[in-house]
Amino acid sequence: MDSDADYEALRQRAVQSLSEHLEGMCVGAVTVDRNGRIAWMDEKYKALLGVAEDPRGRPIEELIPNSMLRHVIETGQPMPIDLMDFGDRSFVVIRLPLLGADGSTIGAIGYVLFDRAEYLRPVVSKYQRLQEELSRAQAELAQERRAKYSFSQFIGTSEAVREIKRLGRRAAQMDSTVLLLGETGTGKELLAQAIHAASPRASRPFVGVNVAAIPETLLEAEFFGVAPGAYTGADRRHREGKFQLANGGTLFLDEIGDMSLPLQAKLLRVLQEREIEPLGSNKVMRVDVRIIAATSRDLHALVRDKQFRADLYYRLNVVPITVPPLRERPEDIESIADRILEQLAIQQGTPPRELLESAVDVLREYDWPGNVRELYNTLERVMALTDAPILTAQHIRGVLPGGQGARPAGLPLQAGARPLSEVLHDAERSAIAAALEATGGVKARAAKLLGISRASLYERMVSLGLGANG
Ligand SMILES: Nc1ncnc2c1ncn2[C@@H]1O[C@H](COP(=O)(O)OP(=O)(O)OP(=O)(O)O)[C@@H](O)[C@H]1O
Repeated sequence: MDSDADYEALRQRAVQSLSEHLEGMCVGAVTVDRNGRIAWMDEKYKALLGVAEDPRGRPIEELIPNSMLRHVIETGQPMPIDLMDFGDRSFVVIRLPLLGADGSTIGAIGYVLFDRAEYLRPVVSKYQRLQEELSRAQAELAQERRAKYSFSQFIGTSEAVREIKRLGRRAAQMDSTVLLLGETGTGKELLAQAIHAASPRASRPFVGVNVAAIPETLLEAEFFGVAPGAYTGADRRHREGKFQLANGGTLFLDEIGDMSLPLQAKLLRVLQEREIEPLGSNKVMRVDVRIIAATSRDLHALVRDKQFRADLYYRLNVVPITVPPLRERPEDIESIADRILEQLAIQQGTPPRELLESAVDVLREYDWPGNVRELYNTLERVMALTDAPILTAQHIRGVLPGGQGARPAGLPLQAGARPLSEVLHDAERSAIAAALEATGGVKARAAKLLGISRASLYERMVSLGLGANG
C-alpha cells in the first residue's frame, strides 16, 4: 500500500463492499433515477412488496406510496433513518442520494433495514424509559418548588398576626404584587409561601431568590438566565433564570432593598413588559409570574436617599403587608415556641419538651433581634445542652446573649468556664449585631466594617440566627 492508486482502489472496494453489506443486511433495496422512476429493485424487496413483474421505469410511488426517495432527490439530503408505513406495517428505512461524477444528484437509493418496527423496540423503549425518568425528575422538581407552608403554619394569636393572615389570604386571591416588610426572621418567606399556596397558582412553582445572598455580578444571570454560548469560557450551556423557573407561578424576591440600581432598572422593565431577555440572547421571552418582594430595610427611606427607584417602589408596593417584630407581640411567643419545640422533637426523635411558665417569661422579656429564627436557634441550643424534659428560666437564660452564665443542668463545668465554641459563637454574634446596628441594618456597609464580603456576612448571620434564609 504505497501509492495513491492503491488507496483509491481500496476506497472503491470499501464503497462497493459497504453497499454489498447493506444489501445483505437489509430486507430490501431499491434505486430510482433523478425522475423518481425505479431503476432497480432487489428480489427481497419485490418479495416483500409482492411485486411479480419487472418494476423498472415505474414511478416509485406506484409501488411504495409513502416513499420519500423523490424528496431525497429534490433536496440532495440523505435520510439516515426513518420509519415508513406500508399498509399496516412499518419499515425501518435508510435513504441516500446518488451523486454523479460532477456531484449532482442523479437518483437515490433506499434500503429497508427491518420490515418490522418491533426490531427498534429496544431502542425505543430505552428512549421511552429515559423520557419517563426525565418527566419524573421534572415532576419531583416541580413538587420541590411548590410552597411548603400554608397560613395554618404561621403561628400567632396576636391581633397583628390575625390581620397579617387576613391581608395575606386576600392578596392570595388577587394576582397583584405583594410587598412584605419586616425585620429579619419575622416570617416573611413563610408568609410568601402561604400566599402562593392559597392562590390559584398553587400547583405551579414557588421560586425564591435572595438578592443579598448572591454576588452582584451573578444576579442578572440568576434572574434572567443565560443563552447557550453567551460566555466564551467553560460555561456555554443554556441556563434558566429564576423568572423562567417560576413561570406560571410565584417569584419571591427576598431582600429586594439590597438590589443595585442598574438591576432595579432591569427588574422594573420586566415588571412593566412581562418579558425577559436571557443574558447573551437577543430574543425576548414572555413570562407570567406573580411577584412577592420582601425586605427588612426601610424602603421608603431608601427611595428618599435615591438608593431605590421610586417607580420600582410604587410598582412593588401594590399590596404592602408589614410583619411586626416578635418583641412587639410577646403574646405570640409561647405558641410559636411550643410549635418549634414540637418540630425539634420530631426532627430529633425525642419526646417534646415543655416550657415552665417562668421560662416563657424569660422568652417574653428578651428583645429577639433575630425574631422567630433566633427563637428557633435558641431553643435548638437549649435542647442540645440539656436532656431535661421541662425547660426552666435558667435553661433559657443560659443560652441567651448576656445571660447570667447559668449552666443548663447536666453540664459539669467550672464556674465561669464555657465551651470555646459557645464563647466564639457569642463573640461573633455580638460583633455582627453591633456592625448591623452601627449601619442601621445596611448589610453591605456592615460587611465592610467587619472586613468580610456581603455574601459571607449573610452566611454567618444565617448560621448565628441573625440573618435570612434560616
Ligand atoms: N409566625 C410564625 N410561625 C411559625 N414559624 C415562624 C413564624 N414566623 C417565622 N417562622 C419561622 O422562622 C424562620 C424564619 O422565617 P422566614 O425565613 O420566613 O423569615 P424572613 O422574615 O423571611 O427572614 P429574612 O428577612 O431574614 O429573610 C423560619 O423557620 C420560619 O418558618
